[in-house]
Parts: sequence; C-alpha cells; structure tokens
Amino acid sequence: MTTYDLIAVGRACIDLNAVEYNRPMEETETFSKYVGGSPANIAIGASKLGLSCGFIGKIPDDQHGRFISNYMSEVGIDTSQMAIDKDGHKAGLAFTEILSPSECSILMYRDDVADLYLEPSEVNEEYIKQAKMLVVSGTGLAQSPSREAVLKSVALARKNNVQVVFELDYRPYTWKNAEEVSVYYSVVAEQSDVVIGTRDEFNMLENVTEGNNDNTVAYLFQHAPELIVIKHGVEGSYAYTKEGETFRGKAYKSNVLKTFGAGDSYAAAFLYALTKGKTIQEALQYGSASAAIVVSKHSSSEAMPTVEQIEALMEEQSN
Ligand SMILES: Nc1ncnc2c1ncn2[C@@H]1O[C@H](COP(=O)(O)OP(=O)(O)O)[C@@H](O)[C@H]1O
Ligand SMILES: O=C(O)C[C@@H](O)[C@H](O)C(=O)COP(=O)(O)O
Repeated sequence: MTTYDLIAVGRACIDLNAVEYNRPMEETETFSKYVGGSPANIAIGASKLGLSCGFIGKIPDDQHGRFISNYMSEVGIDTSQMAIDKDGHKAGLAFTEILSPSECSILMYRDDVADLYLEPSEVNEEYIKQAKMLVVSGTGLAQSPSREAVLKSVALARKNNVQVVFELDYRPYTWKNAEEVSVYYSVVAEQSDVVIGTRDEFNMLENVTEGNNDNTVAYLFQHAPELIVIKHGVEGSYAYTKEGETFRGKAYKSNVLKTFGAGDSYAAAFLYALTKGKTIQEALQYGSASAAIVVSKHSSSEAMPTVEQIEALMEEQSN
C-alpha cells in the first residue's frame, strides 16, 4: 500500500522576491517572502494539484525553519521527515531580481545551509517504501552529508520499486567544479526511471559545452531511464521514451512577469499528469501550462496553480 504519490528529497528554503519590478536589485527595497527551493516547490505544486506528498529534508531550528515547515504542512505535505538542524545551520535564501520579464536573476545565500546537512541516518526506508515516486533534486548532491543522504534515498527507492525521478536542478552554488557535477549527476541519472532537466543542465550532466538531445538520450537509455524530458525554455520541451518515441510540448503564451519558477511548476504538473494516467503528450501540456501560469505571477511556490486553472489555460489556447 502506498501512502504518497510523491516524496521529494532535498532543499526547502526561502525565496525573497523583489516586490518592485523592472529594476536592478541594487535599487530594490522590498522583497516578499515565500517558501522556495526546487524540490520544495515541486512538492508544493504537486500537493496543490491534489497529489499526496511527503518531503525529506533538513530545516533550521529557527523562525525560517518553522515558516517553511508550517507552510508546507498547510498545503498538505507530510513534514514528519523534515529533520530539524540542531547545529545552528541556517535556511538557504534566494533573493530574486526582476530586471524585465525576460531578464531575471537569483542571488543565492547558500553557505553552510541546513539542507546540505541532511544525514543518511535521517533517510528512513519505511517512509520511502510508502511512495509511488521519489523526486530527487540535483542540488542535494552538491555536498556531503546531503550527497550520501540523497544517494541512500535513491538506493532505497530502487530496492523497494519506488519510481525515481531525477530533476537535474543545477545551481552552481556549492559545487566545486564541472567534473564533480557530472560525476554525481551521471551516477543518479543512470539509476533513475525519469530524468527531467533543461538542455543546459543535461550539458552539465554530460560535461559538454554544446550537447544535443539525440546523444543525451542514446547515452541515458543504455541505463535505467525509461523517460527523459529536455526543456528548451519558451521553445518548449521534448519527452523521449526508451521505446523510441519523441513527443514535443509547446510553451503556452503568457503575460510573463518573471522567468523563475517555470521549471518547478512544470515538473509538478508533468508528474501530476503522469500519476493520473494521462499520456506523455498530455503531461507535457500540463507541465507547460502550469509553467505559463507561474511565470505570470510573483512567486514560485504560492503561485502554483490548481488543476482547473491549468485545464482552463489548455482549453483557452487549444488552437
Ligand atoms: N516565458 C515563458 N512563457 C511561457 N512558458 C514558459 C516560459 N518560460 C518557460 N516556460 C515553460 O516552462 C518550461 C520550463 O522552462 P525552462 O526555462 O526550460 O526551465 P527552467 O525554469 O527549469 O530553467 C518550458 O518548457 C515552457 O513550457
Ligand atoms: O530553487 C531555489 O532554491 C530557488 C527557487 O525557490 C526559485 O523559486 C527558483 O529559482 C525557481 O526556479 P525554477 O528552477 O525556474 O523553477
């Protein structure tokens, strides 16, 4: 019996999004606080879509840690496996700059953050066993002991026939060099059932400057993956199956406010659709529509849409 459609493992942090748009961060005076961190955003998005979700991570024993855990519980995520850091490590912070709808950047504060101190002993087999799918974020592999905790969670998922979804989620902060990224990304990608990332993230995985999708899928389909999703921003996304099929998902038109949040909302809705038995083509559309909604809103997590909002947008732009 599975209790959770999806358990995500990795960071749950704080986003501080510029309230004043279209100006550099130097001139931004006000920021709004939201829960952030790619795997947390994916779990929040999936939970808002009605999936039953759990989370494995580590948060600080302070006001930010409690804010993160309270918000995640309020949206329906099981937070029983979010360890509380007792050594004074702090939450990661992501300040966002919205220079224009297409020029956004993130200034991350991630030195010695609590999420990278998740210990392998804090990953529980009985918990992972209860999931249909484990969503692993690449950033959790950046440093020990979180690296070993994530590797352990993948091993336990495989042992218990839990589907492993690897969201590459490459963030340069805290990685030492490109070789290291490629080593750990390859280890996990080769053991995952589904791998999702942008073209640039797959380049990091393969340690190449200009990869192409054909080479990527030829390499990964020699290993465990059955489904690979490669995102190309507004140009849309592609899904490849081990049986040799290719599907293309178009991006939906959107009144874009900022670019971040697209990837996490895409993953949440794509995985929701697959869980509900939709086709891969439909899942690409759910992912793209969800992303189009989130890029038109101020936050990543709080802006995650409902199924009705996603389906309304798909219907509206069906031609
Ligand atoms: N400006 C945009 N307008 C509408 N949809 C977008 C936009 N940017 C991204 N998307 C959608 O979000 C998906 C993921 O975006 P992408 O930028 O590739 O990922 P990430 O946010 O992880 O870098 C795209 O495949 C597309 O469907
Ligand atoms: O992942 C983070 O730590 C920052 C996120 O919370 C932030 O909302 C963001 O950058 C999401 O961007 P995405 O990868 O484009 O979904």
